[in-house]
Amino acid sequence: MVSTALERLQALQGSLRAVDNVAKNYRKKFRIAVIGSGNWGTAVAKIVAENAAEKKSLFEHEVRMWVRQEKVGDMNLTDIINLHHENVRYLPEVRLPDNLVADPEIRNVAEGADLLVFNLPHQFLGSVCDQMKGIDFSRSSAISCLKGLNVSAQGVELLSNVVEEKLGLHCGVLSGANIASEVAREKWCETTVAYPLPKWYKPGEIDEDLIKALFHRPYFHVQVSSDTAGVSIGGALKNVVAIGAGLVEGAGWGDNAKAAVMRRGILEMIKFGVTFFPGTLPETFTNESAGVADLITSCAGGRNVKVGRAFARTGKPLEEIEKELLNGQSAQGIITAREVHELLSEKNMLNEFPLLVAIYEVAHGKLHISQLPDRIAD
Ligand SMILES: NC(=O)C1=CN([C@@H]2O[C@H](COP(=O)(O)OP(=O)(O)OC[C@H]3O[C@@H](n4cnc5c(N)ncnc54)[C@H](O)[C@@H]3O)[C@@H](O)[C@H]2O)C=CC1
Ligand SMILES: O=C(CO)COP(=O)(O)O
Repeated sequence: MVSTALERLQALQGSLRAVDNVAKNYRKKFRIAVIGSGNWGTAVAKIVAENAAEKKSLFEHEVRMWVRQEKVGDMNLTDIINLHHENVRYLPEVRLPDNLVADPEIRNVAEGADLLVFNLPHQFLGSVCDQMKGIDFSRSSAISCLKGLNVSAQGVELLSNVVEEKLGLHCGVLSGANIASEVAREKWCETTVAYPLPKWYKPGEIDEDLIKALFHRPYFHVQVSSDTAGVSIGGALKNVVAIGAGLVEGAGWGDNAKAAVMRRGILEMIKFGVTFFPGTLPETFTNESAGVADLITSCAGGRNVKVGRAFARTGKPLEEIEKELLNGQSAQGIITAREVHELLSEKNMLNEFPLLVAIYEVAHGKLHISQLPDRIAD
């Protein structure tokens, strides 16, 4: 028992030293803002607020979270969060830290923030950024926790680039095998962060160590990667593959079939990365939480797999299933599957990504599930 207590004390001293060492280098205490408060948005807000409260030399105590206002019964969601420290709408039964403050005014949250954590369903990113236009972010940074891509007639772009282009806000990414309900209940997992330094960086500004200090918790272990594109694409495309895993499961096929979809899925995710974002590292998909680990957990217990499964059983449109099953949450693979299909069709590359294309076609009633194995055969 004595040695256990001693070990704990040494571990605590070690972690305090680590925080102090990091703190010496920074020009100020950084103010953190969270943009988004859904299932994952609130879980990540909890993490950063816990670290802000503990690492007093690095961060301002209060963390403000932008909440898109809505009524729950006759109360504002923001009032419920601030009074009861619980997001009853999107993350029920999880106690949030007292220093996390919900605010319905996005400009109030963003103005003066040194680091903005973006976390909302990706289809809303553009309009949410537009609400922050004109704010001076020239010395601020951001991390995008979104899983998706921005696809247009011009091609495909990372969501972190959307933030940079729309707001002039330097943006890294966080993604991993992180089902929000587990993370919020402090069940251990890993995640991957990529934060390349901005052009205007000089010592004292936010760097990788500071980003790690903000997100790392005893139950949420952060690994740092240099591969922003690989980390982003892993998160976006695993949502589509998870719908595919749900389709074969819902069709009554077994775990072997699901594993086959996942194997083909990871190969197409890598190919998509190196094709559309030259410089993407294939090993990101195999070595990092943001790759194969995220695919595994998502295909086991995520929202996208549920939607795919329900489609195979009922044949209802995906958006209808999403509404019925997810209580206002989003299965991002539905939109990403459509966007990726449009992109590949535009580029005349449908034959090069047979699994991603087959998932889209099955989920839209254009291909029977029984044809999927032949479509994706090597
Ligand atoms: N939930 C999870 O387990 C995980 C989710 N992610 C990713 O994190 C991102 C955010 O997901 P969640 O926080 O789970 O969101 P969610 O799926 O819970 O969506 C609900 C949120 O969307 C907001 N919303 C609804 N309509 C909107 C509109 N018109 N404009 C702006 N916001 C609107 C709601 O206010 C609410 O905050 C997604 O890209 C998701 O793929 C990543 C890891 C885990
Ligand atoms: O990204 C996730 C886990 O890492 C959550 O996946 P779903 O959106 O499918 O629930």
